[in-house]
Amino acid sequence: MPPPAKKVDPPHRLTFATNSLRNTTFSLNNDKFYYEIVTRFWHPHLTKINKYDYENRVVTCVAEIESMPKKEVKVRFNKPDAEGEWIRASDFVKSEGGGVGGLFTSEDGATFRWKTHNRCLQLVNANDEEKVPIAEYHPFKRHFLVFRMSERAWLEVKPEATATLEKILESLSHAAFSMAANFSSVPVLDFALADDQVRKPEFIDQLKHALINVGFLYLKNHTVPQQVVDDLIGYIPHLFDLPQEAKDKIRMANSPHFLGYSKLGAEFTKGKTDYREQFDFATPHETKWRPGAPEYLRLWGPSQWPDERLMPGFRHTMETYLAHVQQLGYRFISLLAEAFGLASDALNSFNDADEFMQHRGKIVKYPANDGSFADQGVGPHYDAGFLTFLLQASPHPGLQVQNLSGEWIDAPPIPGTFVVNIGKALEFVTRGLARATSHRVLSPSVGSTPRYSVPFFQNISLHARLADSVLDFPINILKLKALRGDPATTDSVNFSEFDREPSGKVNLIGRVKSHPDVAERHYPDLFKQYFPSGLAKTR
Ligand SMILES: O=C(O)CCC(=O)C(=O)O
Ligand SMILES: [Fe+2]
Repeated sequence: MPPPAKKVDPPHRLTFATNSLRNTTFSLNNDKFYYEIVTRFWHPHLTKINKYDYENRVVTCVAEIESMPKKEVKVRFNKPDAEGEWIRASDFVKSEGGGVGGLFTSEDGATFRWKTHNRCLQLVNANDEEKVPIAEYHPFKRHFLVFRMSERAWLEVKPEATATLEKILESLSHAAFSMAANFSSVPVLDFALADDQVRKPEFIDQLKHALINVGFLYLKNHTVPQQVVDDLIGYIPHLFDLPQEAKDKIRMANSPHFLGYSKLGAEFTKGKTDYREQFDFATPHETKWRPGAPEYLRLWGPSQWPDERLMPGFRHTMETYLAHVQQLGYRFISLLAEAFGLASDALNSFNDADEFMQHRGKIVKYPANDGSFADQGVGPHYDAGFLTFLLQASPHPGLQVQNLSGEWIDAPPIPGTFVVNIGKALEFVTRGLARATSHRVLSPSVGSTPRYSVPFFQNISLHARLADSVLDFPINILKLKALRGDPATTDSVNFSEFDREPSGKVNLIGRVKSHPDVAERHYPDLFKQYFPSGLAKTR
């Protein structure tokens, strides 16, 4: 008779009571032990891992993480009878270059590595060539495109690894935060949850993550009727197929408001030509500028529309679309304030009354790369305003966003959604809590049909001086930013003047840089300042 098979103990499954690794509890071995990871609000920079031993009725703080603003994160492991030495977290979990995870060594000298696997984190013995995981962390799940979104986070630990559980927990909290912050895809948020009193907190929680760690999100089930979107999409190819003469009649160079038609190659990002053709329109507005008033008030004014006889119904369709997205934008801003722990109207002070506001929407065509030019549809940049609601109006990929370690992540079109991203003005007033994320568009590949998109830029008052605003964020929100860390430096266009100039001036400078032909005609002084050698030098 063969000997009975050796019984293998099943792994321990630790289910987290909340989905945040900073404040959660979980039990091990049928509640004989349970662990608590906790950051008290009166000690916001200190996270403790406590172990509760029910049988012996003792609580021990087994490990601590200290993350002070602008200082290196430190950790220490305590013995039941003595506190440990503080060491740098980077000496405990050694990073292996840009990626997520890292290496750490247990008490008995074995080295372990955290690695990502299908959006989970797996812990493997660094010497194990087979890479069999001895622990696995499943974060709070957001199922792509599936209505039912959430499940609790859990950690599975093989019995042989429980001896080193405390180090696993401590290293996991680093690896999990780098994974959360260093996104590898853009989250999809369901706007229907925001109207569901029971599930609204779930939406707010997802929004908080997206705003702080990613700066980009997809919004599905939003409030802009699909018919309004489809009507607009139907017009787009015809708009670009208008006779060149009809397009030139409404060219942007006619408009001190930077509204109208820009031919292929008329726009620049960081001095390089963007290979796109576009029409800038905006919500209705009569310019408030009068001689003697600040020049930046001229930035807003009426749109130039194509001849109604050539595009019957187009103006009405576009204006209806813009009005709907504007409404969505205002609603979104109040949810965003809530996600940051502020009153829902806390950001309204950046807007003037409706008649003094204008938001811009443009219709863009990215022709296929014919092999003769660089593939810069639009170069790496940040948007200047508060929020952008981007409609990807054809099924082409090409939009990419840059994550914390500088990698470019694809944000392909998802039907029925807007891509929402944060502009530099919102980043500034939230003191960097909301991330403005650098993004770009690659031209469609050789032989492809053109890509179309419609970005809507939600503005704030031209007069707003962002440096003067003081928003009082709760400490737990500020802490999330400290945990995220700072993004890698990028070569994207920045809007650094928000620290001294009114928002209108900052925007005007941005427009002058990207549309020098308009600037030369309508803003000669600024043109001279930013293009001292004239237009030829920009090409
Ligand atoms: O066309 C797109 O998908 C993005 C355009 C964009 O980022 C912009 O114009 O600011
Ligand atoms: Fe953009």
